[in-house]
Amino acid sequence: MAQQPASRGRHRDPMVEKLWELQEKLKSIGAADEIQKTLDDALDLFFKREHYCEDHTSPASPELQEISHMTLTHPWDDLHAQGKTLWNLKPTMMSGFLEGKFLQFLVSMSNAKRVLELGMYTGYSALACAEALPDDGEVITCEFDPYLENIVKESTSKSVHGRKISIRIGPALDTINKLANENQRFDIIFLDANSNQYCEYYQVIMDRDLLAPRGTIVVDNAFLHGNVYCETGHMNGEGMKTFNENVSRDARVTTVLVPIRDGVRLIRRKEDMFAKPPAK
Ligand SMILES: C[S@@+](CC[C@H](N)C(=O)[O-])C[C@H]1O[C@@H](n2cnc3c(N)ncnc32)[C@H](O)[C@@H]1O
Repeated sequence: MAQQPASRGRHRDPMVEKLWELQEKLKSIGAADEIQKTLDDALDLFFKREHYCEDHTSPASPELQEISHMTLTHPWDDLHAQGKTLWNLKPTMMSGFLEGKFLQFLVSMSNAKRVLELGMYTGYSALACAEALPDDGEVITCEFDPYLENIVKESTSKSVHGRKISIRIGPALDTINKLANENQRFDIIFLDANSNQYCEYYQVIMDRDLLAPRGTIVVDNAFLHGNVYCETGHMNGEGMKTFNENVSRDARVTTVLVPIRDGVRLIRRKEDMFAKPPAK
């Protein structure tokens, strides 16, 4: 039977969930073995492709691997039941290996010096970006849940790149408005927090010039587990859908949505992307 990879937190892909549903139904009606096996093979193919990508991607640093392990084994449910976390944080929230490496490529290829992250969680993406920044680079990462501050400080301090990370606890909207008041600019802005406020974040980023010239906005979970194209009516799905549509309509920018993990969208100002036609 097709298994999801045990080693990492996995996002929910609606197609896989449908196929699992079908697998149960076929079992319960006692469908022919041949049919059940074909479905098992189809599911295996999905995970094999992901494993193939992972097997052909350079390994993450030991410090990132440690964060990943800690995230997958942390007693999140108990902590929430004891009132120590504001909400029930889940390992599936972590961007993880493939996306972390993709972020590192973006940071490195764009010669970024300053990264702003909205949504820190256990710090995987913050440290992934920090590793790809030059020595004088900086990652400012915003997080709402104060519980996460100490565990991220502890795990990122084990890396020589940890000193590039500074954590801002509080609602991301307040933090980015403060950063805009201070005229701060960022080469990469990674949106990975609560998607119901992405439209507000985007407005501040674009209208208050938080994005440096030639900067890129990177949006995680652009599929929101399929809710943006499955018409589920899921509240966060609606937020992401509205955000996606707003960006597509925004004449100032050019954008691409890449089907990595739960969908990663890249957004840049048009003038930063396309050469001006030569004067006649
Ligand atoms: C998907 S996780 C971030 C994952 C992280 N970037 C990574 O790659 O591992 C989203 C995080 O955003 C935080 N968050 C949710 N709403 C927020 C808000 N309004 N302001 C700041 N952080 C928020 C959550 O507590 C959670 O830790």
